[in-house]
Amino acid sequence: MTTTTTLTIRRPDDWHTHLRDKDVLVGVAPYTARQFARAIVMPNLSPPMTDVAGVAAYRDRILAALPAGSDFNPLMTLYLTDSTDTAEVERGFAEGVFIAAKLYPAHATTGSAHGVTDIRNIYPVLEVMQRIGMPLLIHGEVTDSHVDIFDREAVFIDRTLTRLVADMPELRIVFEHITTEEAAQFVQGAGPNVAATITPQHLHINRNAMLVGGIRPHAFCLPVAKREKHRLALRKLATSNCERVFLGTDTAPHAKHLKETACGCAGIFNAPFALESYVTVFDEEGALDRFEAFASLNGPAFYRMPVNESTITLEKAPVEVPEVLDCNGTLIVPFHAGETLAWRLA
Ligand SMILES: NC(=O)N[C@@H](CC(=O)O)C(=O)O
Ligand SMILES: [Zn+2]
Ligand SMILES: [Zn+2]
Repeated sequence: MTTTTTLTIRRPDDWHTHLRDKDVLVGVAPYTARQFARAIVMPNLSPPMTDVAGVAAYRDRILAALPAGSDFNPLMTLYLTDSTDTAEVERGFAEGVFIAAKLYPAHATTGSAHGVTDIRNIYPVLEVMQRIGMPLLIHGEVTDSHVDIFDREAVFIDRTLTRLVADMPELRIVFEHITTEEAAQFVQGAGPNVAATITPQHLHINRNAMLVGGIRPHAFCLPVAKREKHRLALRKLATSNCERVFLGTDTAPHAKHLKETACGCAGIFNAPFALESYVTVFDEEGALDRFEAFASLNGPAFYRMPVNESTITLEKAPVEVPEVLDCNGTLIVPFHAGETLAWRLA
């Protein structure tokens, strides 16, 4: 008789998700809702979600896009710009419409054209957020054209983040989708108000995945995957039991034809097999006992929310990832396309 290795944990949440809008939203939201109880939904739509009414209406569109009977809870965020109004931030947070605000340095990534041009422009907003305990979520890369794209996260730590944390020690910050050893060290050494999310792709791939044997647009996301030593540092941090580090997939769907082109979009669609992908890493690292904290406990603790009561079970059995998925009419290539993962959602 053979026995299957299984892992039962509290139902996880995804603390960094792009659900998009309209037809694509209907195509991709069920993948996230199938795996996660809640997700922090990013506001980088076109146009971006910059006010209370817009965010509330977007939340309704997400709920309408879910399969019948789904109890998935989208946690909404506000997109910060140079002209964000402090009163709007305070009102939306007090009303529970959004639970965090997102800082995109202008032109750092997909959908960031309306982002912040200089962090000092939003210091009044950040002071309000610090006072009311509202988390600031950061895409942490500088956009200076003189800085090499592989250094943009590390330079952001030196030029912006270190100063911000010193200026606003009580501000609750999530350093999103970290990709470097420098970021891992920064988070590990930070106080209780600084947390980080880590994506599955940055635990699985280094920059060779993008460039060896031909250019591979489906391995391209921002911040871009770095060299191997950074991937190893992230795997160490994710499995280290640091309670300020948690799951955030950064699932970022783009149509296949918009990635397979001369100027392809940044973003990896990892929602369909996200838990399978993460748990494989924890298994490889001999850290299955630490997976529940990363996936289901640390995020709620940082966001000051209850943990989920229900559970999910993962089992060590192969699952094949399709080459492409038809997401309500849009073809999208998932992370791990064509591979067989060693774990599946039971
Ligand atoms: N991660 C990405 O490469 N892309 C994200 C934006 C982001 O999270 O930076 C997207 O919205 O497509
Ligand atoms: Zn980002
Ligand atoms: Zn993102």
